[in-house]
Amino acid sequence: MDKKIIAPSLLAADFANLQRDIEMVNKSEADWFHIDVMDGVFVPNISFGMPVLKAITKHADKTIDVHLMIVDPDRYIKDFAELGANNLTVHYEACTHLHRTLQAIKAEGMTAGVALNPHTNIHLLEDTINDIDLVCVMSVNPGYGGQSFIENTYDKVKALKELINRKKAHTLIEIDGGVNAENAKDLIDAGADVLVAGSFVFNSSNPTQTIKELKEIVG
Ligand SMILES: O=C(CO)[C@H](O)[C@H](O)COP(=O)(O)O
Repeated sequence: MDKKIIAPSLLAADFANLQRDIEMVNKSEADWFHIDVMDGVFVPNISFGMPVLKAITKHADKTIDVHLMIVDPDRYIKDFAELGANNLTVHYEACTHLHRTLQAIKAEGMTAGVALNPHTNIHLLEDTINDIDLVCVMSVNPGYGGQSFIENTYDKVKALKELINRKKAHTLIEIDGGVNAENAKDLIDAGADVLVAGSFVFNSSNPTQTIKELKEIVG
């Protein structure tokens, strides 16, 4: 895949001015919206539930990439399809029957992603990689924005890329956590296709310009 994707994470948006921030992303060079759903069980934080997600998807007019950091995600697959999610990512660590979950996501017309916590080895996807549209490599421990990037991510991305190529899969590699202008190019060079950026975008003085800067860096 040639086109590299920048996906601002709304977790870092200003919720007092959410519609303004969504419109900013709509008009920017960003490719996707990244939406983190946290349940306070799988991760030690709660983000937003269905009413807020409904308000977000009403205004967001780019590809909607939903990252579920929740236990038992199968319960909500249909709800996210109805909300307009284009990609639905579940955590490897939260799925007892990962293959079944992936099929259920696709049956609802979405692409299916699998996120890996920093401690989870990419080789656990050997038997499912051809069924996965996107692997989200967590480069922080999930739960909070604004954390420091884990350097081991580069080796992990390279190993995952090798697995994807060896299996002749068409899986995108997404990086989530601590992405900024300093590591973006190295991540793309390691094999990443999609960069999620929260704090780096929304905490900057000019988020539109920051998105543009990331796009220019990744090419
Ligand atoms: O999934 C996440 C944390 O669990 C977020 O997407 C992450 O918050 C990205 O934000 P930042 O760029 O601030 O690290």
